[in-house]
Amino acid sequence: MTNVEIIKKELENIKYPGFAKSIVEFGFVKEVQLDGNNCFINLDITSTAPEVEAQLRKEITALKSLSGINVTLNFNKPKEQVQQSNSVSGKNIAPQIKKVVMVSSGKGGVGKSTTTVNLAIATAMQGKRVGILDADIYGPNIPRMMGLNGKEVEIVGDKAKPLNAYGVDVMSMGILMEEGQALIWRGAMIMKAIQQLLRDILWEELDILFIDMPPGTGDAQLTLAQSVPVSAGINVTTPQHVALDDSRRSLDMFKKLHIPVAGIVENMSGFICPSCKTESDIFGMGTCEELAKQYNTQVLGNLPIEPAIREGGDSGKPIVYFNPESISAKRYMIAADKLISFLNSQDEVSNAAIQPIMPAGVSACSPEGQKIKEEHEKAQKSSGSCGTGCGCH
Ligand SMILES: Nc1ncnc2c1ncn2[C@@H]1O[C@H](COP(=O)(O)OP(=O)(O)OP(=O)(O)O)[C@@H](O)[C@H]1O
Repeated sequence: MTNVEIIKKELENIKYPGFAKSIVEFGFVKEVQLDGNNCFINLDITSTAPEVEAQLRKEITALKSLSGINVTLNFNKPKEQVQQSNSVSGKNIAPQIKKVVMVSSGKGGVGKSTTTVNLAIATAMQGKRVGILDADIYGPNIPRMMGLNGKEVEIVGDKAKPLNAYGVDVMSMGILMEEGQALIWRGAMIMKAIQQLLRDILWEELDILFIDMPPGTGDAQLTLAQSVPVSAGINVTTPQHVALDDSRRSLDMFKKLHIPVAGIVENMSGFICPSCKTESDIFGMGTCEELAKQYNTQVLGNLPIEPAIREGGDSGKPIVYFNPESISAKRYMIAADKLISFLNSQDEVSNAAIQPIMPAGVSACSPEGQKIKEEHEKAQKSSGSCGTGCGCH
């Protein structure tokens, strides 16, 4: 005999497509009612993609506790906003930003945020005007790493000013919400959120805006990647072969979206002993060289496991700024130099021409997203560029 509690318990096992968390953990399950043989479940979801709803329908109706029950599922989705000013035919969403660099990883915990912070500061130290947008909405830790936890945001009119640390402008959901209050974002529309973070934040003129992406390569990442014009992608990975498989997915995502790959950062590549400073191989150093070759790109840097990197992250004192003579700081500086050269080599390519830009809340995989891409590709072909299609299926 089933009951609401049993159904809710089983719903906890259903992951939101593209994420490791369940629909219950995200707070997407709003209501479960059981009346005799009829069950009504009300869900808020953040994607307009029909395949996301279809996947959830399939998994929910297959639950053991719902077998033999008439199930009615109601999905509340973000409203699709067709042809906004930032859509393909419209203007760049943040024209004062010259280059957007997306930092991604195939899986969590490989050091994506650490890389973003140190690379951004290294780039600023080389004279560039730099910002970081922390798009890791469900685990925003850039504020802590930049020493900005608890700092107040200044509001000008109806817009917020980014904070600044170590010469880098920073905005993150972690700054806009109270510390430890991630629950506020339950059910929020993450695709729309990222666009608001670009549009409703008073970004100054920037040479480079780094976007720290949520880990993974699901529909959410795909759609985010198409929400802004991206000049370059950076993949962060650890050197173990299992991590490289996830990395390939991330590099494939860039390829599908026509995002030029600036390079791979091999993080936790070897260990530097804090006392004798010798570097020893732990996870297999240098495996990214082969991967880079396969994807016709370069390794931007091999960053060792260095206790000072973690301490710098935890204390908000990034190693590249506070310990510039360390091996890791020097490698970040070289990586920044390589990135700047890459971006300079792409100078003739305008941001908006790089890949289609999806309107808020429209999934790159949805029929509408596909249509937008087709139109974009047609336009690319007529202007002589490759236009091979994003290939998403
Ligand atoms: N090269 C390194 N040496 C030592 N510690 C490191 C190194 N790189 C990252 N770390 C530490 O590993 C932990 C995870 O790093 P980080 O938060 O940057 O990963 P992430 O990929 O952004 O994670 P998430 O998936 O949660 O966004 C942090 O405590 C960080 O300080």
